[in-house]
Amino acid sequence: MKTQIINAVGACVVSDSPDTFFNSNNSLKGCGRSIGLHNNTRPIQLSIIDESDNAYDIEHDENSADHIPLNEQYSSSSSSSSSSNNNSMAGTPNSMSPSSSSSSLSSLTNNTALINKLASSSDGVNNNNNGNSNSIELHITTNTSSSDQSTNNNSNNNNSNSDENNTPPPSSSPPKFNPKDRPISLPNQSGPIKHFALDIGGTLAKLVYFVQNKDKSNVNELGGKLHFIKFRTADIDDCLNFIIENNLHIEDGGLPKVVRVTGGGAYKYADLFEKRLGCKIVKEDEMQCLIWGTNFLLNNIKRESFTYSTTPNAVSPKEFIDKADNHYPYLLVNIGSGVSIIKVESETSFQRVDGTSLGGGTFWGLCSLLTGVSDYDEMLEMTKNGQSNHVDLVVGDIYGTDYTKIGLSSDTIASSFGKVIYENEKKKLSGEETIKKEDIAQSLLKMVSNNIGQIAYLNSQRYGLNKIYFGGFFIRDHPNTMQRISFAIDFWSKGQTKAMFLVHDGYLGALGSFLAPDEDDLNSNDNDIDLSNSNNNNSGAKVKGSTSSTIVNQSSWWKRTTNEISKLFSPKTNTTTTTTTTTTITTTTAINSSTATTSTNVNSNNINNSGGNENNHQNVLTKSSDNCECGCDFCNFLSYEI
Ligand SMILES: Nc1ncnc2c1ncn2[C@@H]1O[C@H](COP(=O)(O)OP(=O)(O)OP(=O)(O)O)[C@@H](O)[C@H]1O
Ligand SMILES: CC(C)(CO)[C@@H](O)C(=O)NCCC(=O)O
Repeated sequence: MKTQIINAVGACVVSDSPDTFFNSNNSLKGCGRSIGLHNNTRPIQLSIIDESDNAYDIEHDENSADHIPLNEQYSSSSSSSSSSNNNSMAGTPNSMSPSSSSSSLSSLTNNTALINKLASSSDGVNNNNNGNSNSIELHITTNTSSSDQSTNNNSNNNNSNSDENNTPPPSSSPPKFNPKDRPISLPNQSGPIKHFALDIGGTLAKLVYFVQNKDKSNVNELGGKLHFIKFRTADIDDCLNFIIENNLHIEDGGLPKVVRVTGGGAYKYADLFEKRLGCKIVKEDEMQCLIWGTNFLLNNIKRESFTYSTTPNAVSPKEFIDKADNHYPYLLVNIGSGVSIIKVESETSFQRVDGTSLGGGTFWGLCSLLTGVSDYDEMLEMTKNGQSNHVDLVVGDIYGTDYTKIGLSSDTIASSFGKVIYENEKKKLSGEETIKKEDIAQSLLKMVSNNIGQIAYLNSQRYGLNKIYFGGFFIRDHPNTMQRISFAIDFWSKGQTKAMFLVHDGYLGALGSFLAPDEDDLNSNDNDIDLSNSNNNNSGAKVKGSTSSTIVNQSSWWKRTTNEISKLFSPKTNTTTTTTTTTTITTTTAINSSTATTSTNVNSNNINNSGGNENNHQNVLTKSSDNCECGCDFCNFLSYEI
């Protein structure tokens, strides 16, 4: 059976209806899932209308936010990336001030750079920040024939959204596109990937979905991008409206679409999502998804991880790290509302070793209480313009000098907020204004970042790890935050360890949920396997399936992510090459308080198929630092700015 799909950007794809993971040209079909790929599909055509009401298809615009997804609204906020205030991040010690930086990043894939030509801008969460004069409305035209429509409407009584009586009102707060939410290009993806996934946390709900590139002569070369967008969890209806307005939820072939959701909201909002979307919600373990997402990025995306300078005003504070053949073991410190610290030993072995409730939510909450400002971006702006030593008691305040004997310089923070009492009293006496909110914001950011850095470092020592990655939306590519955490790790490790960050820091869990393996793979047995260490009180990941099948199936998932998915980024060559690799995976599982170690051999056939425009540009591919000027779409993938 053939399926004709006019996908979200108007490209027409004809595909067989296989349940296989990859197309013959190695493109990703459904991340291992058959959903969305067989039977009939409701075709959709998206257009956007400009102010003069001229409808046009979404274009790939190299000169602007080229990969603005289905919906867009340009941010009017000024860039938050540059910061030149020497005092703004002064702290432990005070000489640590923020580095000015361009926060524009780029991601290169295995052999291919992503299209990333975005100017930096403030971190816009999609939370009612409306009112931009240059916003563009989204207009969706469904090209659905009446028979298609009725099929879909009749197919699922729960699908409230294909029913006109239940059509949700247009979102009052069109999502604000944030250039930092960088799409991931899948240039070799020929078919549509029709599922989407969510990570609904205590503060933010993160969504990952795929949009196929528009119209190419050869359907096998269409390519597409994974897009990322976030909403406040408190405004979860905005997220639902976005999904509905963009028809992401439309079921396939009469079956309710399966949506993988991770994070606490997978439980809290499961009923709401099922009711409004008419989809089947599959809950994915939060820790497991974080690791799937992180491993995927580290395995497949060049220029994904980087270190950040601890030096004030460094000209280019980011230093990208070459994709390593083996990045295990490492520690992942995910700073969301709260903080989870996970030791990752291999593709399939991880353990949540620690956590702290003093996380991003703490900074946000306390800062709001103490300054009266509740907008997160505004808070971060304030951190740049304050002087924390107006409120923090530093060693010099106590000693009048350094305390070199124990390695403390005079500007080391001795006590966060320890000066407030004195300062307030002094100010009251002299009639000066009370403590500035900018000082408070900066001190809070340092306090939370230092504390997390310290706990992270201690855990790295506890497990003998020298690689520490920081993720979560607390990081969100904010110069002050990254500089502070980098400084903390440098400080505690005495320069021995460097903090590492990820371009897709806030989307690790959502990406992992998007990539989650087949339900069939994992549901062969309903027993859960606790991947945590039995002697650890913190919750570890529970993975569905029996011991052996989970290991085998996780192995196959691993094989796909490391070998198969990477082909999505690889240039095609004229010749078909076949290489066989044998890899040993060691999985440590703790079941009923006992720990078992299992080794599985995986033979993977790594087949590169031929064909593709890329052939003409091999010279560029071999030297990723060079840019081909030819201007073709493929070579534009190689262009990036930092
Ligand atoms: N625009 C924003 N609005 C609110 N918080 C933001 C924003 N940008 C960054 N943050 C920070 O990100 C944190 C939330 O991060 P993240 O989305 O990773 O966590 P979460 O999944 O909501 O939380 P948890 O995993 O603990 O349930 C906030 O507490 C805040 O510190
Ligand atoms: C509860 C979660 C896992 C929810 O994401 C997160 O907020 C967290 O890790 N909090 C810290 C909890 C602790 O103290 O270990």
